[in-house]
Amino acid sequence: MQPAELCEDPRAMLAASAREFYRRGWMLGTAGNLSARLPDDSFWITASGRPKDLLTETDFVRVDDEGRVLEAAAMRKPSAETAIHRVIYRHFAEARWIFHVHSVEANLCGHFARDGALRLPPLEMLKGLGVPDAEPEVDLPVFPNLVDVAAIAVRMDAEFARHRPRVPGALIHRHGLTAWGPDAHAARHHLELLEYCFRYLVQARSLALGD
Ligand SMILES: CSCCC(=O)C(=O)COP(=O)(O)O
Ligand SMILES: [Zn+2]
Repeated sequence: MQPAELCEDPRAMLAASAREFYRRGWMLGTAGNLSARLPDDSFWITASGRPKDLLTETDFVRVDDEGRVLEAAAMRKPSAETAIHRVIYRHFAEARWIFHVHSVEANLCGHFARDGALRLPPLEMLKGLGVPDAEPEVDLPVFPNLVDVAAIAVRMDAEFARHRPRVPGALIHRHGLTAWGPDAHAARHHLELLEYCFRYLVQARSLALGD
């Protein structure tokens, strides 16, 4: 990946990120979507239904903060989950890059959630998510996977207005993780750290450990 600050047009970096996440098994079968916000609050987002290991410049659509298409190659539509990216950008000024992926572990961990929250394991790795506590008690918000994506976005909007999550991520049950950050590297780190927590939780459960 090239340094984010050298990257005024984020599409090459988004495509490289998608290839990496595809290789890691997190974007199989066209799953997932990635976006990056520009200074005018418009954002480039992956076009809907494209294979994430093969993205080219024409596989991105630029939309404004209301989701209206500003630039798109012929036949390309913005991700079906653009409304979720809009909610995140609206609530978190520091969010400039958003990565949404579908891993097996994320989908298993949704089953461990209680009352719309997944308790993260109290690991040193949480420092990378901005949690310096010695004995962290941190919850990741978990949302139901509704057929109507706009309805998921409405739930996220209400929850983020009620309570700001301590970590830059959210899980949709039986669907996947979305993580964000101020640049591509930070968003990737946040995604990796949360996926690490998911792997840890799945393995801890299979070993019948406490957390
Ligand atoms: C096979 S993935 C189903 C849709 C989805 O959850 C996703 O992340 C990809 O949707 P998009 O419209 O962004 O391609
Ligand atoms: Zn998805």
